[in-house]
Amino acid sequence: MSRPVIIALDFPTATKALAFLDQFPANLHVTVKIGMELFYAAGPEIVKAVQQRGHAVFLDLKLHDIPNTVESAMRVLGQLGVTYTTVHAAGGHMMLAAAKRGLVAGATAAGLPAPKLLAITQLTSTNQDILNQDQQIAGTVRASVVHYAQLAQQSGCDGVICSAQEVQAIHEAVGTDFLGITPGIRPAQAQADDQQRVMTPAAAAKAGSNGLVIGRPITQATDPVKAYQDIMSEWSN
Ligand SMILES: O=C(O)c1cc(=O)[nH]c(=O)n1[C@@H]1O[C@H](COP(=O)(O)O)[C@@H](O)[C@H]1O
Repeated sequence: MSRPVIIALDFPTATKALAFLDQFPANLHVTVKIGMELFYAAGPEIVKAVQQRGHAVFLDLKLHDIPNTVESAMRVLGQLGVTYTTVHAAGGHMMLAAAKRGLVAGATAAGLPAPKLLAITQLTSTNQDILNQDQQIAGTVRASVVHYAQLAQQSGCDGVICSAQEVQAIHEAVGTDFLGITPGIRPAQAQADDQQRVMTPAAAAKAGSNGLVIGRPITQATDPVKAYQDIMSEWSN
C-alpha cells in the first residue's frame, strides 16, 4: 500500500492553490488535501482541476452532524472521485456507519471506487488540558484516540486521522491494516505553529504512520518543491 506525503492545500482561492501546484514538475503527481478553506471558496470545481493535473485528492471536510445528514452529504462527496475523505469519530457509531453507507452509495452510483473513509480522533492541536478541561473527557489523549480508532473500525471506517505519537498504540489495538494518517508533522527545525502533538517525518515513519499530512512547512517554504522532496526522502529512508 502506498504511504503518501499529502500536501495540505490550505489556500483561500483556486488561483492561489493552482499557482502553488504549478511549481511542481508536470510529471510529479502528488496527493493533496483540499480542506474547508479551499473547498468553501472554490467548490467541487477545484477538486476536478487538481485531478485533471494528475494529482490524487484527499477531501477533508470533517463531517459532523446527525446520521441522515452525514449520509446524504457523503453520497454527494462519493461521486467526486477522491481518494480519502473525513468524518468526526466523536459523532458516534451511527453517524460513522451512515457516513460509510453514503460514501459507498455515492461512489457506486458514479461507477467509482469508494474513497477511504478516515475518522478524526483528537485533533493534533489538542493537548491534555484541552481534552480534560475544555472537552471534559477524562484520561489521556492517547486513550481517547485509541478508543475512537476502535469505534471507527467497528463502524466500517478505513482508518483514522491522529498524531504520529498514537499510531503504534492504534496499530496494536486494531491491527496494522487500519490506516493511521498523521498531520502535526514538523521537520526538526520547523516551528510547531498551532500544532501540539508533533513528530518529524522520520519519527512518524518509524512509528508506523500510513501517510503524512503536511501543510505550512511545504506551502510556506521558499522552495516548496525542495521542501516536499526533503520530507519525502526523510520519510522513505
Ligand atoms: O484532518 C486533518 O487533516 C487534520 C487533523 C488534525 O488533527 N490536525 C491537522 O492539522 N489536520 C490538518 O492537517 C493540516 C496541517 O497543516 P500544517 O500544520 O500547516 O502542517 C491542516 O490542513 C489541518 O487542517
